[in-house]
Amino acid sequence: MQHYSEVTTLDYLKRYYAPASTGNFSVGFDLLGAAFEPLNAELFGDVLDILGEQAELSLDIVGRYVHQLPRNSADNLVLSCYYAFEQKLGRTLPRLALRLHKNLPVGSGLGSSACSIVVALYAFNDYFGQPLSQTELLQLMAQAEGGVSGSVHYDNVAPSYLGGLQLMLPQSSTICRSLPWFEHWRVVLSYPGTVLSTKAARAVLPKQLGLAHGIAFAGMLSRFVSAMYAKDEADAAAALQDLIAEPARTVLLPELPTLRAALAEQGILHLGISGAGPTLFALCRSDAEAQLAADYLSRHYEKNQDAITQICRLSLAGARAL
Ligand SMILES: Nc1ncnc2c1ncn2[C@@H]1O[C@H](COP(=O)(O)OP(=O)(O)OP(=O)(O)O)[C@@H](O)[C@H]1O
Ligand SMILES: N[C@@H](CCO)C(=O)O
Repeated sequence: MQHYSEVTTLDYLKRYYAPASTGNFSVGFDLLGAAFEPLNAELFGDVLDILGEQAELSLDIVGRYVHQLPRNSADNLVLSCYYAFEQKLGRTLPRLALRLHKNLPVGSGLGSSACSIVVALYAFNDYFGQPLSQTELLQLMAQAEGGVSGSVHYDNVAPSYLGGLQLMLPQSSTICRSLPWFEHWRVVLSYPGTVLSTKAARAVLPKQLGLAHGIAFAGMLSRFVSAMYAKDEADAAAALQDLIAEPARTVLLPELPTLRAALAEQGILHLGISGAGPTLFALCRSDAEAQLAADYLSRHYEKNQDAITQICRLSLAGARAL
């Protein structure tokens, strides 16, 4: 079952891609998330190749971050997604030869597990003739993500699958809706190269919120959503305040306050935690500002050879066949 060879030949039947995503987007803990792709057109997200059908299911894994994954490919989310998909359909499916290009670092805050889950389930559904609806597929993606992080949250799987800036709609059959975005906004994603598991970053969260705190959180998220619809950029940026996760997680990301102050001095709109961290995202108003933020974060936040800083735009397309 496990093949970790560096296969590079383009011998696939079908190739699929899902983009990186930033959960929370500071103001919407577990309720807001956005998909991003680099301006330089690099594929900053996982790619899954379907190589063909065969007697047994198999998975090759290649790519920059293959070394951060479990050694045994049987433990890979791509294969657990295949079985979950088969179980959901209630029938046995032909076995596939698969190849995952692991382009996103694991435990990074870039929605790495969500990205593999989304690309895999999107691929299986497409390859087998789209038996599941968009909603069924999204629910299956969220269940798989919940199995990894310890709780079901849609803020990575929804944007990575559907693209854009997605607001989750609790208890609605719609699940999530796309919000407006400022086309000139750029987001710099800076991953320092160190791993922080989502489970560990969720373990430090408060178990309860007081009434005033709950109202402040709901109010700030409402302010952000309303400002986006009103096209009030300054108010939207001012509302990017994380009142739930950041106060508890700053201990895990001690550089954040200093980096934020330095970037604010240079006119950058906002610096926040991407998902559960340690990736940080800088919100910028132009390519020039984004370049400045990227240079600064590369110099002051990257810690080792796994680190990466990317200047991105919103990914409107989300998951797709390439
Ligand atoms: N294809 C895969 N991609 C990512 N993680 C995988 C994959 N297959 C198995 N895993 C395991 O799933 C877990 C993912 O952990 P975690 O949710 O903390 O990472 P993450 O999704 O990268 O985090 P984040 O959402 O903050 O980017 C790890 O234990 C990892 O080994
Ligand atoms: N909303 C999730 C995102 C994880 O990437 C969290 O902050 O724990």
